[in-house]
Order: sequence, then C-alpha cells, then structure tokens
Amino acid sequence: MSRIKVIVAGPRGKMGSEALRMIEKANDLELVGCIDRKNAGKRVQDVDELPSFDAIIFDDIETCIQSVNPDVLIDLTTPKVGFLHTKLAIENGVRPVVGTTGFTKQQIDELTGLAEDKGIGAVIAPNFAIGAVLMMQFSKWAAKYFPDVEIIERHHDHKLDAPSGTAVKTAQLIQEVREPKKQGHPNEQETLSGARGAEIDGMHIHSVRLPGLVAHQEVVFGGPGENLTIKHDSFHRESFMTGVKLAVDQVVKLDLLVYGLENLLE
Ligand SMILES: NC(=O)c1ccc[n+]([C@@H]2O[C@H](COP(=O)([O-])OP(=O)(O)OC[C@H]3O[C@@H](n4cnc5c(N)ncnc54)[C@H](O)[C@@H]3O)[C@@H](O)[C@H]2O)c1
Ligand SMILES: O=C(O)C1=N[C@H](C(=O)O)CCC1
Repeated sequence: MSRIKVIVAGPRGKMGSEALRMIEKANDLELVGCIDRKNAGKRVQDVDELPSFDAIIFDDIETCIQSVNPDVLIDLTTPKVGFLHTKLAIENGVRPVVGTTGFTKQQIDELTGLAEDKGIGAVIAPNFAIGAVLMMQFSKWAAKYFPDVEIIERHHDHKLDAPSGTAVKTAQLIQEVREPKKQGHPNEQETLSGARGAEIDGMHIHSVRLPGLVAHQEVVFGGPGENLTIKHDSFHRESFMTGVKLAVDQVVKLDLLVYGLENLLE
C-alpha cells in the first residue's frame, strides 16, 4: 500500500519537531516537504536538531504543494498563519490536519464550508491527546448533573493564545448539555479586573502560564456538599502524537471537516 505523503508547517516548533519524529517512526507516512519561515530551499536534514529527512523546506505553502503534491498538511504554527495554511490547503485539494489553536468560530465555519464545497476531508483538533479528549467527553457527561463548572487550564509561558483551545472546546461541549447559567453571587464584584477569568455562558475559564508546564487542565464541577474534578496532564508533547497519527490516517478517508478528535474515536 502506498504511503501517505505529508507536509508539515512549523517543523522547528515544539509540536512540529515532535510531529517529524512521529513521521520518522511511522512506516505508512512519507514526509515530502515542510513549510517554515526560515531555511527555504534547504533539506530538513540540513537544519540543526531536526530528523534526517531529505524533504525540502519551503516558505510558501502553495509553492510547496505545487512542487511535492502532498496528500496531507499537518499544521502546527500560529493562529494567523495556521488559518491561511488550512484555507490554502483545502483550496488546493490537500487534506489539513490542524493542531494549531486560536481559530475563531467564524474561521472554523468558513473552513467547514470550504471543505464541504471541495468534498475533501479536514481535521481541526484543539487537543490530540487521547486522555484530553476523554477528559472533555467525561466533562460533557458530568455537566448534565453539575451545571456549575469552572475550567482551569495551565500551560507553558510560550503559549500565544488564551484561553487554550482545549478549554474553549470543553466549554463548547458542555454548552451542548447545559443551559446558560450565571455562576457565583449575583452581586459579586471584581475588585481587580479579570479576577473571575473568562466566561462562556456563565462558565468561568482561568488560564495559568508558567515555565515548567506543558499542558494541563482541570474541569471543576460544584454541587451541594460536593465537587467533582476531572483532570488531564500532558507532561510531554509525545502525548499528542497518537492522535495526530490517527487523524492523518483518517483524514484521507473523509470528505468533510471534523472539529475535535472525539469524532474520530470509536
Ligand atoms: N492540538 C494539539 O494537540 C496541540 C498540542 C500542542 C500545541 N498545539 C498548538 O499548536 C500550535 C504550535 O504550538 P507549539 O508549542 O509547537 O508552538 P511553537 O512556537 O513552538 O511552534 C510554532 C512554529 O510555527 C512556526 N511558524 C510561525 N509562523 C510561521 C509561518 N508563517 N510559516 C511557517 N511556520 C511558521 C514557528 O517558526 C514555530 O516553529 C499552537 O497553536 C498550539 O496551541 C496544539
Ligand atoms: O502547548 C500548547 O499550546 C497547547 N495547545 C493546545 C490548546 O490550546 O488547547 C493543546 C494543549 C497544548
């Protein structure tokens, strides 16, 4: 069976470099190109600390696609460029697997419509760690019984977006089973702006950014005389790679955009 031809955007990043190591171990994937701001024209193997691939680095996605004719794009970049990469990939018939977070709902809706028009698969997943996906699913179940909920997400201090995509996705899943509800005292006052965190339909989200952290989230539910805490920790970015590989394997069989890895898990 022929290997899936993959290009990676953001190969020198914390996630992109982990994705290259995953591809190196996978016998059914072939890295045919990378997209990066630096090193255009070089081979991946000629860039310090990257695995030994002879694939070429490009600084423009359309030039890369026309040159190497990939099946799948893995994007692990930034919200702004990641959206552009995803849009251009779909427009050029390349199936995106997107880990990049920070897309707006409107952007995801636009990409969903584009993929439908083109009839090709796409996967956008704010978190590819299987444990994190289970955490979100368990939280959706718990919210049926505990409408009072606060999300505390903790990440490294190099993260650009807040709240995390995982926290937003968790809140969106909870919204499917929970009516909007104001939490806390009806007359509560923030004596320091932001003290109660971000809010989605009355659910509060708190973002911690500290060196030493990777990716961590607690979903805390409150009820009379009890709390339920559902918690997931990623201690190493290897935790995301099983999900990335699953998404690459599945996206070539899809003809629509899937938002959330839970939709690919049996
Ligand atoms: N879905 C998940 O499971 C998951 C897990 C971890 C991180 N993420 C997300 O992945 C993204 C990357 O995270 P990270 O920790 O690897 O960040 P990072 O800063 O280490 O890597 C981002 C990379 O993108 C590159 N980049 C920026 N602009 C570019 C451009 N125009 N063209 C090509 N490359 C460009 C940078 O050079 C950098 O190497 C973030 O949005 C983060 O939230 C998702
Ligand atoms: O390290 C990051 O950045 C992460 N981003 C994703 C998010 O925003 O939820 C997934 C967890 C790690």
